[in-house]
Amino acid sequence: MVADKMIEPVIGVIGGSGLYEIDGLENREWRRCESPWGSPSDELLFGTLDGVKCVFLPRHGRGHPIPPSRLNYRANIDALKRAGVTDIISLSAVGSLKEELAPGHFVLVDQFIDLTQGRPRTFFEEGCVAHVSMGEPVSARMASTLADEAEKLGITVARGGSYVVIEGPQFSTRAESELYRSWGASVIGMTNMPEARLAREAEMNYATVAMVTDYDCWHEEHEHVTVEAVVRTMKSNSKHARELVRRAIPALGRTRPLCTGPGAAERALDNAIITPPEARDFSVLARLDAVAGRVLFSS
Ligand SMILES: CSC[C@H]1O[C@H](OP(=O)(O)O)[C@H](O)[C@@H]1O
Ligand SMILES: Nc1ncnc2[nH]cnc12
Repeated sequence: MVADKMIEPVIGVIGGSGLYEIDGLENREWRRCESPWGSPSDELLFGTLDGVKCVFLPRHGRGHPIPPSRLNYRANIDALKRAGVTDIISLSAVGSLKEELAPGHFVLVDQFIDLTQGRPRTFFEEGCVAHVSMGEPVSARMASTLADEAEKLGITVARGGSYVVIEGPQFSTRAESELYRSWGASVIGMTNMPEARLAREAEMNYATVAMVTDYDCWHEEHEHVTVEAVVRTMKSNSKHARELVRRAIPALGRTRPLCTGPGAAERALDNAIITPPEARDFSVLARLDAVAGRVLFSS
């Protein structure tokens, strides 16, 4: 920890399948937010919880019209950054790849295995190249607070685990599912990459609450995953998810020093941009104003 600067956190919540609202928000207002990267999935819901500013975005849009491969992850992350968000809680329905992670359990994942294909995955394209560290993609501070709050609510929680991100939209074959199990991965889903990469580039802390809805298709005693099964389990998970968000926002929203612990993102761009100022393309820099303004435009 470096105590040179205090942060007033603004908590962003990205709601996944089955989570299109959050509870208990005061001063609620849905607002349309534009981004130079295109349109986010939906309007953003602004509000406060116990005085902490927060912003909610339904990942797939209200009514779930947008599939994982067509989400504009860059616009979503850029819009949250423009809204002042410092810390993102990502809520996701996932399949379990381990016997002990049963439907209804929450996993505070700490790693991702990215098998997505062809999704735009960086804000730093030709004209301004950057390479940020992804060794610890999740904020350990946020994950630990989320796990503590979930345990207080009586939710069964696993601290740590790898989330395999597939392209979808189809679920996996059994051979694929067995392969991911042989890698030791914990859960499987379709959305957390490139979301976590882009959050890191935009210097926002990121933590995922992976809510187990099914055993994918490897477990001999459980049905293979279907949307119906995911939605059914999410209906019971969502009460826990909403309670967790209700408690975690005030806990994460306390004024705190700038964090430099494992998975902290707030200074991810220090020493990450390799293109020197004189070689940068000005037309590209304009749309980096929100995600990289701190390093590009401040003296
Ligand atoms: C509705 S089942 C598959 C769908 O659910 C998960 O989405 P999210 O992470 O937004 O909860 C999964 O990744 C798929 O997109
Ligand atoms: N088994 C599974 N595979 C991919 N995404 C999921 N979301 C929920 N369950 C899933």
